Amino acid sequence: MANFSNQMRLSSTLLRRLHQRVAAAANSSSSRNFTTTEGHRPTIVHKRSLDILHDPWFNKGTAFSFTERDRLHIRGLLPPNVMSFEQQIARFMADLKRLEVQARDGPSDPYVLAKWRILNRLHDRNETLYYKVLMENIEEYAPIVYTPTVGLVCQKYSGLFRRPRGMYFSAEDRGEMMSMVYNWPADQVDMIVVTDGSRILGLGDLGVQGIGIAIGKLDLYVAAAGINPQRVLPVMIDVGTDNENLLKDPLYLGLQDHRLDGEEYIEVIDEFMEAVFTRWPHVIVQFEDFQSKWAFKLLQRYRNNYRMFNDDVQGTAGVAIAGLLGAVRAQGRPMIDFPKMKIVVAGAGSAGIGVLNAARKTMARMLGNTEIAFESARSQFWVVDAKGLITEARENVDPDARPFARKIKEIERQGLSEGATLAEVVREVKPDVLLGLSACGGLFSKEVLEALKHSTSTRPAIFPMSNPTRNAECTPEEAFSILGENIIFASGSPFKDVDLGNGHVGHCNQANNMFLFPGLDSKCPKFKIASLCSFILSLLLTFFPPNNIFRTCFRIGLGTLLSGSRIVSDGMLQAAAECLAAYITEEEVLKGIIYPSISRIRDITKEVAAAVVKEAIEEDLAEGYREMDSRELRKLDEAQISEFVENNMWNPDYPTLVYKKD
Ligand SMILES: NC(=O)c1ccc[n+]([C@@H]2O[C@H](COP(=O)([O-])OP(=O)(O)OC[C@H]3O[C@@H](n4cnc5c(N)ncnc54)[C@H](O)[C@@H]3O)[C@@H](O)[C@H]2O)c1
Ligand SMILES: O=C(O)C[C@H](O)C(=O)O
Ligand SMILES: [Mg+2]
Repeated sequence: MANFSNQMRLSSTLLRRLHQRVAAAANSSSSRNFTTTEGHRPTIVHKRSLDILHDPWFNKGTAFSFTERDRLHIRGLLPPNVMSFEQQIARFMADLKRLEVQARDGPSDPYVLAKWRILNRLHDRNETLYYKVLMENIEEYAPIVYTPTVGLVCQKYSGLFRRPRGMYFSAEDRGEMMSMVYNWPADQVDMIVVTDGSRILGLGDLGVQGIGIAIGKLDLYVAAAGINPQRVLPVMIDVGTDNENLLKDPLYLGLQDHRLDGEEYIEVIDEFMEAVFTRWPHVIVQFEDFQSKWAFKLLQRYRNNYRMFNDDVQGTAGVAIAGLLGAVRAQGRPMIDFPKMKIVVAGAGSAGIGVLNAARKTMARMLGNTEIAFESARSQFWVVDAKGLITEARENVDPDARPFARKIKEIERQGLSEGATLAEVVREVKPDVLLGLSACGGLFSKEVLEALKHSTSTRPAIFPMSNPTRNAECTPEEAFSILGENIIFASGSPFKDVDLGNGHVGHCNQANNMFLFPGLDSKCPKFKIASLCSFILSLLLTFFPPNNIFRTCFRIGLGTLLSGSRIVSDGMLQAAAECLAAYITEEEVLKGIIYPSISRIRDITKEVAAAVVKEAIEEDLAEGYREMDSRELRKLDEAQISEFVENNMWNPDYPTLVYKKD
């Protein structure tokens, strides 16, 4: 049955292609007088792969046919939909016109997109200069190459696409991936960010256009964690799209079929994983923006066999917990009060459930890590999704959300019922924290924020974590104006601090997994990220304030990579924590600053990575990295380790080039 539907799907694609070819042939016949002989004579080229795509004389971009793609070793280096010349021109013109239209619509959109285009052109021309610019202006340009602008870029990617970046594996490449993966020109890849485009930020299914998010995340790996840009690979797995607009758009660059599902879908992802780990056995694969339905399943499927993690489930959880602990501290309460926090979460998708699970575990550990503690921690959460408050009375409750469904008796006592609205829940529960991962812009309405005024907390925390900006559950202006200055505010996308008009400033923290994911890469095949997160938290809670936990998570990856440690040991984590213990001051926390600024990212990374390498050597875990084998590593003193780390963090400097014949 699967094969049959597969054949049907393939044949519909083939038919479409055939139509395109017939149309193209018809077009060319009108100009036959000019092209007959020239059109059939092949042009001999002496290059293949990216060289051909980067050569303006020979490049045809998305118009390379499949046979040519195979012949020239560029299969997988372009989006899968073969475009005709006419379609290419139409796509280019539509993009040009769209820019003009936007310029009339208002100043903000064309401004950020224009900045993105300029940066992107630099990225294509000169990577060294690009990363130098990005790193030196990280606060200004992270919001352009990453959230929120990257969302807009993904939405408009078919128009913005110029020079290909990364690899595309499509449903039509089944059976070919193992060989296609060798079309990538780099022999070494340390980090892959892969998406299937099914839930890009809060923007839904953007199909093949989701490649933009993988590119943006890897830009941060390079800029923040010093990963070599020649060793990163953004990947898009195109299994179709369920976005009706894209399915109808003649200029869409991806497969115009509905998404594969079930076994067929898993087979494609399995084949991809096998292919990349065969070519690059030490690579780390970050899953990004997969719809919740698959995010959890794939995580379970691969986490014990491959070096992989899911950023939206695991990275987000770590970042949120760090922020929540910061909020406890900012309320002037002892850390041990965290398990007493009443937390309302709006959104029960991959991100919301990831946060809930991690927060519950953290509370349980603080309460003694017993089953009773785990059970009692459950009652600190109220989860509201698109259908309202989730209770045990709900039919077909999502299995991942089930542990957080409120017991009917409990909620009746609280004057609530199944499906109660967010405003009702906030009004009755009077939570300490209101956290949004709903992708529903404006969800924290005036009514909801008014209800939060009755919070039993002296300083309620509001975390509208959905991205991009327009999906934020509320703006800082709305929160500070309704609730006053005595709140903690942390959003997923960046907002400017708010002038409160009384000489005070309402601080806007950015609670985004960008602070965590570069640190989660590890060289250990059996390494489990979720347990790492909970472990870090439980370990550090005992010794250090929450902001240091947050910083620790962020910087462990580079040290792990450079030590070549097969595991991330407790000692390595503790070493990182000790190194970080001196950051964010009490004074800052009391001002409502619970996440650090990203401007000093690289300096902090250097120090912590050195501490992690040192600990790995002491524990005899370090197997070395590149030419520095374990024996050599062991000979290094502290200063030499710091130097080793510094020397191995990629820096945007021009090397001297010399020519040598092959
Ligand atoms: N800040 C970060 O670091 C970070 C990390 C990951 C995800 N996110 C953001 O979180 C959002 C959700 O991501 P996801 O993967 O969980 O998405 P998802 O689509 O899997 O889940 C969305 C959830 O929100 C619920 N929802 C929808 N409308 C609602 C409403 N009106 N009231 C209450 N709940 C509602 C849905 O029922 C669902 O449970 C996205 O905007 C994403 O960008 C942010
Ligand atoms: O990409 C981001 O900005 C954070 C997160 O991964 C998301 O999906 O929203
Ligand atoms: Mg994401």
